[in-house]
Amino acid sequence: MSSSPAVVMRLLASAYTVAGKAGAIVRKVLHTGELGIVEKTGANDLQTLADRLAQQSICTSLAQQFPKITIIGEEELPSEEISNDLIENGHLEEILHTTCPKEYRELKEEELVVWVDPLDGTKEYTEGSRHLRAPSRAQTPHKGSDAAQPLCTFLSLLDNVTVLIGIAHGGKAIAGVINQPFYNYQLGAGADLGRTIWGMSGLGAFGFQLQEAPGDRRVITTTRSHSSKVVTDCVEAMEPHEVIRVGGAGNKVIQLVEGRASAYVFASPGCKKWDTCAPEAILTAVGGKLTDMHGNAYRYDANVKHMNSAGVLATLRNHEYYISRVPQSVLQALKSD
Ligand SMILES: Nc1ncnc2c1ncn2[C@@H]1O[C@H](COP(=O)(O)O)[C@@H](O)[C@H]1OP(=O)(O)O
Ligand SMILES: [Mg+2]
Ligand SMILES: [Mg+2]
Ligand SMILES: [Mg+2]
Repeated sequence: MSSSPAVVMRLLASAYTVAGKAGAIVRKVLHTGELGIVEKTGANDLQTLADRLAQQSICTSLAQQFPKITIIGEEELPSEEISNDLIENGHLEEILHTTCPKEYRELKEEELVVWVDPLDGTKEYTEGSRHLRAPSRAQTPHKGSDAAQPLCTFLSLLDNVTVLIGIAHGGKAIAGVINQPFYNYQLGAGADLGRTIWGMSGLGAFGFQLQEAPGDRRVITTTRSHSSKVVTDCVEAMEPHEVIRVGGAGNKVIQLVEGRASAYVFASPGCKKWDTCAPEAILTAVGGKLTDMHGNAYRYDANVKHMNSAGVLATLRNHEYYISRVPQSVLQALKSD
């Protein structure tokens, strides 16, 4: 019996291609050099032209094809006609032809909630771009500690950037797409940049090589630009062998599934549902877990509070160990919803 693909598979197949288009927009804005940076709540909460254009591209493209889904994007933007060249109508055939897990086959468009982070790691995007554009860094060193650092340090900041499209049903993150626009930046000028990772609960995750971090070492990945005493105290309480400080929620979950970190620990409010929906879907599709610092799951219904107030703890394995190490002071500071 042949039947048309399930709605959620059509949505995921489109989200894959739409995320790729958004990644191309993120690269293009960087190359034009005019980032149009706006401070939202402060210097560590920025919005750029790339955030704005990528969100318009993603939300309008998906809404045209799936008019009944609820789409929630990070950026507050005026609703206006957008240029046709931002619209993406394509989809990945491979996803369309993948058999949908039985429990999701009958889902209706109006039951699905899509969480969109058009550019995750905006702070790192702006810093990476600033240093890329600085003329002849070698001859005219910047003031402060930047001067001593090689250019690759700043290029690697761009690798923290991702585009996140998460699909939720019944409050759960069931599928997601992560595009990493500057993946392969090490290959230099002319390289084909970017990759797209996708996953679905019951199917697995694709577009990368799943690897476990070494079992005998605790490598903690945490924030680079939104730290605080509570954040660092909590990391220290895990007795890590190594701490990695990088930007982006999507980027840190990629580190978990590629075996470069054993736990993502962020004992702070600051991450929102659009930061965690797609990463959580991909992580859980390969057997991992993402919770607040108490070990409670977040919900992704259309009407939930956006802020992940009780922090983020994500692992591929041994979640209980990390939960058991969270200090009482952190649990008191970050109450579950
Ligand atoms: N205090 C904060 N204010 C604004 N955004 C935050 C804050 N903390 C975390 N985020 C969002 O969560 C992501 C992961 O946090 P971090 O990079 O600090 O580990 C950030 O890139 C940012 O997403 P975005 O760049 O999409 O605004
Ligand atoms: Mg932001
Ligand atoms: Mg984000
Ligand atoms: Mg963002």
